[in-house]
Formats: sequence, structure tokens, C-alpha cells
Amino acid sequence: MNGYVIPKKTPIIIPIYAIHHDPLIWGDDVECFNPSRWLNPEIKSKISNSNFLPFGDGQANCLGMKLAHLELKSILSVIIRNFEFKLVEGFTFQKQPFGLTKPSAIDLCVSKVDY
Ligand code: HEM
Repeated sequence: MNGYVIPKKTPIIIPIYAIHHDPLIWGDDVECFNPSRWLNPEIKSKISNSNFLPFGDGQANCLGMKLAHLELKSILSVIIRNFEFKLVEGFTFQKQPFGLTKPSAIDLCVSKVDY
């Protein structure tokens, strides 16, 4: 593998955190909470099964992946259709020290959308 010989039965750990924080794939603002990067066609074209692994991969990958995708899409579509979200003025994101690149808290104004 890339010139390295990995003997049979060697335990291998895939550094998912490092892969999910590779600026060559995700851009220079990789440490920022920026969901809009998913709309960037250049970034999207680089994403593959080998560099985006939220559900793991291989024979022990997540059994609930399809259910989780369905749940996320159905819940998000109901929320987005019925509510409007605005950041409270002056709010700035504070990234968590380690783990998911999500803010530790968000000050949001949520209002119901009337049809
Ligand atoms: C956003 C939601 C979820 C995420 C990010 C997630 C992520 C993961 C990850 C990273 C693994 C380890 C895979 C590996 O070792 O390669 C895993 C395993 C597993 N997940 Fe999920 N999961 C989610 C939701 C669910 C749901 C909804 C279910 C069941 C209804 C589920 C059932 C399982 C099971 C049974 C395993 C163990 C599979 C095995 O060892 O063969 N997960 N999940």
C-alpha cells in the first residue's frame, strides 16, 4: 500500500478526525463551522467513500445509516418548512475544543412560518 508493507492481521486505525479535517479536501476554513461548504461544487467533487466516513466503512459500518439519513431528511424538511431561523445580532461561533466541528451553542431567534 503506497510502498508500505502491512503484515497480515496488523490492527489498523483509520484517523477519521484527521481525514475529516484535511484542508486539501474541505478547504482552508476546515476548522470553521460552515455548513455552506456542502454547496461548493469544487469541494463536493472531491468527496468520496474514502474521505467522508461519518458512518464508518467496511463490514462493521453503521447498520442504521440509511435510517439515520431518512430521519435527518424528514425531520429537517419539517423544521425548515415550518420555522425561520435567524442568528441573534452580535453572536459569534465558538468552536468546541475537540470532536465535531459544531458550535458549542447558538443564539437563535426561531419564528413560526405562517402560510
Ligand atoms: C447520525 C446518525 C448515526 C451516525 C453518525 C452513526 C455512526 C456510526 C459509526 C461511526 C459506527 C461504527 C462503524 C465502524 O466501526 O466502521 C456505527 C455503528 C453502528 N450503528 Fe450507527 N450511526 C448513526 C445512527 C444509527 C442508527 C439510527 C442506528 C440504528 C437504528 C445505528 C446502528 C448502528 C449499529 C448496530 C452499529 C454497529 C455495526 C457493527 O458493528 O456491525 N446507527 N454507527
